[in-house]
Amino acid sequence: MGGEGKVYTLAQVSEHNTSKDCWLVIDGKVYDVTKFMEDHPGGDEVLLSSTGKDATDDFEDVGHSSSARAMMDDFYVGEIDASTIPARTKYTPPKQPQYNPDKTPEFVIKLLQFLVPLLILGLAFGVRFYTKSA
Ligand code: HEM
Repeated sequence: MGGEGKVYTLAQVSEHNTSKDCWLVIDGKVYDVTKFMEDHPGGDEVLLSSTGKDATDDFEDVGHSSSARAMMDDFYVGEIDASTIPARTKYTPPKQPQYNPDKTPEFVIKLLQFLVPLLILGLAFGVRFYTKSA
């Protein structure tokens, strides 16, 4: 098998996405795992779900053994044209809902919460002072 290093586009590899004809892209290389579908310890379903894309992350996430990696040579059919693989979809955090940029109301409330009791206290003293001297 293989070794000729033919270069495939992702579109070409993606055509092989059935249990009777299954190609994978792992680490820049293209593998025809059709004959391996039934023997794969992880099952054929996961292999199928990894078709049509760069399956490197899927493959690595499982933590495949070195013997698993050694088996890959048997399925090698060529290289992937890296420019046909869409750029890694990177996580963009959801936009924060517009956080009130004008902090004034919040600030005024805090100020009032502080001032109003003082005002009442002052008033009480004032009243007491005036009623006493009257
Ligand atoms: C040419 C490609 C692949 C080969 C040669 C391969 C080979 C193997 C081998 C030998 C095992 C047994 C455990 C080990 O030795 O690490 C295994 C397990 C497994 N593989 Fe793969 N694999 C390939 C691709 C994939 C891909 C693309 C996936 C997608 C997620 C996958 C998912 C799994 C899972 C989930 C297990 C664990 C099964 C279990 O422990 O119950 N494999 N594979």
